[in-house]
Amino acid sequence: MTQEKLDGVIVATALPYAEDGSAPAGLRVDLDRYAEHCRWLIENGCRGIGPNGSLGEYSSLTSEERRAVARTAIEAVGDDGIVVVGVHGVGAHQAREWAEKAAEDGAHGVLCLPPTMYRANTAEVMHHYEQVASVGLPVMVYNNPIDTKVDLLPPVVAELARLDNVVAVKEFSGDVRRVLEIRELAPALTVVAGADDVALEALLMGATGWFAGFPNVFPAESAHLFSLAQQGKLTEARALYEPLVAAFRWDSRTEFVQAIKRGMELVGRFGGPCRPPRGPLPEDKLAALDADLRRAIAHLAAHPVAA
Ligand SMILES: N[C@@H](CC=O)C(=O)O
Repeated sequence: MTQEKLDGVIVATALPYAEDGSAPAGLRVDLDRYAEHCRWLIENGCRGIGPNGSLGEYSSLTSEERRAVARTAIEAVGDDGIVVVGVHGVGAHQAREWAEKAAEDGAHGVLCLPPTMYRANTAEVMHHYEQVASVGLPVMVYNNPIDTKVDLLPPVVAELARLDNVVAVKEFSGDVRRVLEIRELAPALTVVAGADDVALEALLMGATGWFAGFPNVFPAESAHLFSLAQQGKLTEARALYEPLVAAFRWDSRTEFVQAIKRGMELVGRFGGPCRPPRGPLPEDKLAALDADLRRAIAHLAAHPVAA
């Protein structure tokens, strides 16, 4: 397979469930609906699909379910885009095994968090990524200090970039000054905006990808925003982006999975419930979320992007 660049709009996909008493927590992963969602995202201008991220509730899945989700995305996308599979694991051994499965299944790349259970030091982080990169697929490092407690600062990212097969970083710290710093320290690395609420800022500072949650809700608009930013059309990009940011901020909050599924429902897609430990949002949170989502939806209805 030709090696594809891990850039453009890549959607950290949400996962649909169907009620099923025999499945864990009474919720069966609905692979047919998931395949349809992956295809809809690609048809609406997104370049790639990211199954088994935290938005995809990978930690609530059985191993069989997790592999089936990755395979479903790969099959659904076919030759029309790229699939970057989440291979997060508590340790290097698990992450490497998931990367091996992703390679067997035909993924274009893998997204990998540092060790997830404790504050690993730099040598341990290096070992973790050496193991994953040794599988041979292009690796996107995932800096998500909110989820992992390990903050991969730009000098560490640059050190990781020296490993064979480490080609990109999804930067989710929210500190956009890092985009330029990483580009300075590791010019060959693809920097990807990892959080929706600083996506435009990161793209303007040289990120060439956007890999996050809200493109599940607004794929065509996200693809259009990405294109405006890449063309340097700042006035148009800001006019599209700024009214969406209040909604986009939910992507960086604890309730991001419920928030994005709710957004999908408000635009007429299926969102549905989450597997435990995530439960329904309390009423006050839901009301605040709905207000932000409805403002974003109204803005886009008043300013539709060309198909
Ligand atoms: N943190 C999420 C994506 C958010 O933007 C994930 O990794 O799935």
